[in-house]
Amino acid sequence: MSDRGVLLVNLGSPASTEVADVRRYLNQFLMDPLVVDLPWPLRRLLVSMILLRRPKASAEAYASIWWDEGSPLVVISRRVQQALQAQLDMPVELAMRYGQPSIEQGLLKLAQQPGVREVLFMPQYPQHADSTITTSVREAQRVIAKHQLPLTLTVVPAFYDRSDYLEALVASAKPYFEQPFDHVLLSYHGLPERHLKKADPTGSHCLASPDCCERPSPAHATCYRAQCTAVSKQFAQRLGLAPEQWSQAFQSRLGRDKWIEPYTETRIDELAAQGVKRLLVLCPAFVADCIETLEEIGDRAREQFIEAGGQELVLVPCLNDHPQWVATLAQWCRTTPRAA
Ligand SMILES: C=CC1=C(C)c2cc3[nH]c(cc4nc(cc5[nH]c(cc1n2)c(C)c5CCC(=O)O)C(CCC(=O)O)=C4C)c(C)c3C=C
Ligand SMILES: [Fe+2]
Ligand SMILES: [Fe+2]
Repeated sequence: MSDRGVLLVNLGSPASTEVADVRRYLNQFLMDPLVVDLPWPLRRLLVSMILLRRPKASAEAYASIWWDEGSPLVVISRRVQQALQAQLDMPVELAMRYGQPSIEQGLLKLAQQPGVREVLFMPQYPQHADSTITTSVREAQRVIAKHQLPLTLTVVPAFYDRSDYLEALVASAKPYFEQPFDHVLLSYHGLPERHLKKADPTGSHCLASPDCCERPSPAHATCYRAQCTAVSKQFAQRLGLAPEQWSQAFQSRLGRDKWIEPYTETRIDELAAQGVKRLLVLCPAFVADCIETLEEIGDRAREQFIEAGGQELVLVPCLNDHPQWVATLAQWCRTTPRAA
C-alpha cells in the first residue's frame, strides 16, 4: 500500500436549488479574491449587487437541470471518484472548492487514513486559471497549515496538452460525430481579460496582439486562452476536421467587464446566419456536465440557435465517467511523481 491518497477537486454547486442555498454558494464563490479580483470593499459591493437578483435566476436554472441524486456536477464527480477507487489501491476522496464536500473535509478524511502522508491533488480543469486551479491549491495549503496536517501536496497541473487526456476527449465525443453535422463549436467557460493579463508571467504577451495565442511564448504555461486554443486544435486535428468545420468561443460571461472573445452567444447567431443547420457543441473547459453545459448550452443556446434559423444543436457530453477518462485518471494516480 502506498502512502499516497488522492483528492479529486472540482468547482462545486449549491447544496440545493433553494434560493437561500444558491445565494450562500454564490457568495462564497464570488467573494473569492481569485474569482472577483477586486479589493475587498469593492468586491463586497459588487457581489452584494449581484446577489440581489442572480440567486433567484440561478436557482431556477439549477432547478431545470437538477437530478434526483443532486447537482449533476457533484453526482458525476462522485461517480468518477467511486470508479477510480475501484481501480486503485489508495484512498480517493472528492472535494469541491465551494460548497460541499469541501477541500477541508476531503483533506481531513485523507489525513485520518492509516499511512497516508502525501496527497495527489487533482483539480479537474484541463486549462489553467487562477480562478479555478490556483484558488483550489491555496485553499488546500490553508487547510493543511490550519490543522497542521502531516501531508505533502503533489498537484496535477492543467492537463490540456497531455495526449491521454486528448485521446479520452476524442473517444468520448466520437459517437456524436457519426451523424452528419455542419459545424462544431468548442465553447469554453469565459474569463475576464484582466485575469488573463494578470496570469502572464512575461507581463507583455497576453492580449498584446490578436494572434498572441498562436505565437509560442512562456506565457502560455499559464494562459487559459492559449491552452483552450491548443485543445481545440488538437481535437480538430485528431478528428480530421477542416478549419472551416469548427470554431472556438467563450461562454458564461458575468458582469460588464470585457471577457475573452468571441462570445458563444454571438457565435451562435453568426453560425445560424451563415446557414449552419446542425451544430455540435462541445464544452472542453469542463470534465463533468454542469449548469454551464446542460442549461446554458443544452437549453438556452439551443433555443437561441433555433430561433436564429438553425435546426438542431447537439450538446456533446463532457468526459464525465467515460471508462477511458477514468482509466487515464487512474494511471495518473499511479504514475505522477511525488513533488520534491
Ligand atoms: C467572475 C466570475 C466567474 C469566473 C472568473 C469563473 C471562472 C470559471 N468557472 C469555471 C467553471 C465553472 N463555473 C461554474 C459556474 C459559475 N461560474 C460563475 C462565475 C465565474 N466563473 C458563476 C456565477 C457560476 C454559477 C452559476 C451561475 O449562477 O451562472 C460551474 C458550474 C457549477 C455547477 O454547479 O454546475 C463550473 C464547472 C471555470 C473552468 C472558470 C475559469 C476558466
Ligand atoms: Fe464559472
Ligand atoms: Fe495568448
